Amino acid sequence: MTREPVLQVEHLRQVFAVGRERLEVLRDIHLEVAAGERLAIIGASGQGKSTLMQVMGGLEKPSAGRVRIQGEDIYALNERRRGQLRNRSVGFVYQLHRLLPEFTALENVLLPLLVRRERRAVVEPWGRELLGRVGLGQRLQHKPGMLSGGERQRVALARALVTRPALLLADEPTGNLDSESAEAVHALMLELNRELGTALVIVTHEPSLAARMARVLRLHDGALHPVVVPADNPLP
Ligand SMILES: Nc1ncnc2c1ncn2[C@@H]1O[C@H](COP(=O)(O)OP(=O)(O)OP(=O)(O)O)[C@@H](O)[C@H]1O
Repeated sequence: MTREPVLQVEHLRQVFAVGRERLEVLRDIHLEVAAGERLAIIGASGQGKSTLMQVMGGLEKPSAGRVRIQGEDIYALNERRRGQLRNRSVGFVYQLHRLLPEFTALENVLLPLLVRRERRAVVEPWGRELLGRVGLGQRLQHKPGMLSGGERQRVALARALVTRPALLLADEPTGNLDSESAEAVHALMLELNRELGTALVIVTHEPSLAARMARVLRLHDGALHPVVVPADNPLP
């Protein structure tokens, strides 16, 4: 039996109008990500990696083309239904963490479940466990303003994974972390990929992370190109 792809992108284009100029950032993107797959997207600064992630995550409507998540054409849905689908199926780690400043680390992590009216007493142990697994078991009651940048990023990862999503989209999730914290975050993403079958799509400049993904694509000139990574010689 073939499993349905978790993510399908067809003929995707994104054009920005800036003054009188038109900037075609994504020209013709095709991509299919199988359930449980691990994919890295690399590419030079300004090539459109973040733009692609936003469009694939349902956060920014493309100029043309289609994005399906678990078979659903997400931009054919109204905003409310698209939000529900995102909550159910997608975890998103942004370059900036976007935590809510008035809530504690634990509350930030639990929010995606609390907005679906799951009971706090039921979901709290899983939130605590995830924070423990990113090394923040002693920071549960800290608000974002009391955490370091790297700690905030780890809270954001725990929040993205708390719903056990079918798909995790992570845009440079360990860009600001020291190598030890980055390693903890990479390990957690890979563990949940194995344990829960969460498909990973990760934008990264870190060769060590890209090398641990099953497939690597380079975004260049508005299209995705396969990169062959020799097993004994990780990316430059
Ligand atoms: N809303 C927007 N309006 C106009 N131009 C935009 C907009 N968003 C992004 N761009 C432009 O699109 C291009 C791609 O931006 P994007 O942030 O997707 O690149 P990136 O590959 O993620 O870069 P980096 O690795 O530096 O984060 C950039 O040249 C950027 O200036």
